[in-house]
Amino acid sequence: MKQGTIIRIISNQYQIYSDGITYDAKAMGKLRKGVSPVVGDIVDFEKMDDIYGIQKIHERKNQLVRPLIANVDQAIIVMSAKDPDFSTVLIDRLIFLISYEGITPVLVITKMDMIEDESDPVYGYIEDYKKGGYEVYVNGKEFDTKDIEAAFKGKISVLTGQSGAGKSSLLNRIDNRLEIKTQAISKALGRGKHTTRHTQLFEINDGWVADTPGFSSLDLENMDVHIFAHTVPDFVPYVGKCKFNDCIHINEPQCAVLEAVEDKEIVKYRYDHYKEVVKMIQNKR
Ligand SMILES: Nc1nc2c(ncn2[C@@H]2O[C@H](COP(=O)(O)OP(=O)(O)OP(=O)(O)O)[C@@H](O)[C@H]2O)c(=O)[nH]1
Ligand SMILES: [Zn+2]
Repeated sequence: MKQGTIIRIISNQYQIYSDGITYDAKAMGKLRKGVSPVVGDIVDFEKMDDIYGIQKIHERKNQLVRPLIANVDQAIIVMSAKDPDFSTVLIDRLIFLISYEGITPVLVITKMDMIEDESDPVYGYIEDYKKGGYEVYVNGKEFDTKDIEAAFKGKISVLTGQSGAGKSSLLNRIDNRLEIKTQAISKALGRGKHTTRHTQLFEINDGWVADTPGFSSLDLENMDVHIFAHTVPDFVPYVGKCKFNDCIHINEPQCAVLEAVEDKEIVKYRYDHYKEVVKMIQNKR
């Protein structure tokens, strides 16, 4: 029995990558009744008569619906320093969604070549995110991508970020063989909400990146407020320390998160972004 990762699905044919080789496989009948394999699944498979057969899907550590993909390690938030404008609101909303799904957010700030001097507020924001414990990379035209490439290694990544942020350009700067997927990346977000389309994984520095961007801040208000209150990365060091276990850090007494904001250990504007989303969730009910 071999073990591998599903990297592509074409109708009912699965492509599995295992130890440097790509195999074509089909799902065995006993699997189909239960869960269907999705891209990112780790599976056990073996040679049948004329094709390989998937015998077992390993337990998923997470699963996204759009794009349909499992076991995502990190979501790379691509944000331009300029054009479209840098937005901490958008970054934070994406961080909230990504962390809620059990995925690690990573920041790449693009178009840094368009920033004229060190006094630009973008630099201050970058420092805030680094201080919050996030992995942050800066990039731009003619910039080296070595550090970002290293971040892909051994992981399954999904890109996210608004239209025009530079997602396709970034991937092409890393590896211009990825050219094919730039179109896919652009079109995918524009597709209807209910269109199901299988995503594909492309190899990038011994890691995998999905050809379809994920996460839409429209999904924020469907979050469960209590899970949300416990998954914001900046709050994680404090959540166990609030007086109430189900504290959502809004106006509860002896809230460790509110105290950390007061003590400036958590940056105020980032806490405010959290509060706005809590309101959105509560207003929806
Ligand atoms: N100056 C500068 N321009 C960039 C950079 N990255 C991207 N651009 C430009 O920004 C525009 C949008 O870049 P794309 O890579 O298409 O952005 P995207 O995020 O893939 O956009 P969608 O496909 O709409 O989701 C293009 O005109 C790029 O040439 C950069 O680092 N520096
Ligand atoms: Zn609290």
